[in-house]
Amino acid sequence: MSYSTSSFKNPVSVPTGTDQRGHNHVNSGEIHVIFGPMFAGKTTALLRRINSEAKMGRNVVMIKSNKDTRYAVDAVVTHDGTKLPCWSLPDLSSFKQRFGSDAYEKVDVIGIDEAQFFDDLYDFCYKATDIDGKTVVVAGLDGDYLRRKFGSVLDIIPLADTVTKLTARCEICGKRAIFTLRKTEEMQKELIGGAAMYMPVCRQHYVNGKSVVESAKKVIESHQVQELIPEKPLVT
Ligand SMILES: Nc1ncnc2c1ncn2[C@@H]1O[C@H](COP(=O)(O)OP(=O)(O)O)[C@@H](O)[C@H]1O
Ligand SMILES: Cc1cn([C@H]2C[C@H](O)[C@@H](COP(=O)(O)O)O2)c(=O)[nH]c1=O
Repeated sequence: MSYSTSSFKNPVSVPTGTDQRGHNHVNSGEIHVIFGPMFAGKTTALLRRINSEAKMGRNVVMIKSNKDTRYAVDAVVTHDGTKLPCWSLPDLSSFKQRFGSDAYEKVDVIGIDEAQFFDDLYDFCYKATDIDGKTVVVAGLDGDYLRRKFGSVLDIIPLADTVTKLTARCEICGKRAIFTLRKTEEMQKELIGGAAMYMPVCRQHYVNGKSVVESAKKVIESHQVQELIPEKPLVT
């Protein structure tokens, strides 16, 4: 779903050359990356940017990963309920075809939320900007709950015009939060959830919080082992 506030036409539609990969390209677009932990206001910043672009008369469209349907299937929604209609997709490469070539031509600004879930983020961003002249605003997690790189969000930094790392408030002490702590025991990288599963924390409480979670796990594991050991030896 795209929404537009005017019939503004994209001024960047005249091919101006061929790049090193042999693609024809138009005047270059822009990439703006917003990342940080959960609850930092990434989606809020993305929606604000897309709304202001729309108010300036540019054709905008929003995309999010179809892995995350916590608040809505066809809308990007912030943790405090602000929303905007979007395309919910499994990957970015299918966007042009689903949206339609004519509609794609007319779009000026593409917003992408939950970017960590798109494996084809780099290729999409590079083509949309260098070749098609779009402005792409990307919001996503830079790191997972283990503070490891999440998806391709960090890979597009060399392509970006601007990069903004947002911070949240540590849920334990109220200081600046730069990490996301998982409160549950699941270990897989991708685990959709909100405040019941995750909390934003500062460095100190990430380290402490992790050790609390780890000790709790050890206690649980030792209970499970003891349950497997019979109280009295079996007499044969
Ligand atoms: N621990 C929390 N639990 C639920 N909501 C929170 C929490 N911390 C902040 N928020 C709310 O979430 C808003 C940010 O939401 P959002 O833009 O969706 O963040 P992000 O996309 O970075 O996860 C904040 O302005 C605040 O109102
Ligand atoms: C840290 C972490 C998060 N996720 C998931 C949890 C949420 O569904 C999204 C992040 O949403 P937000 O808009 O940034 O609040 O990502 C995950 O799958 N794995 C993780 O390690």
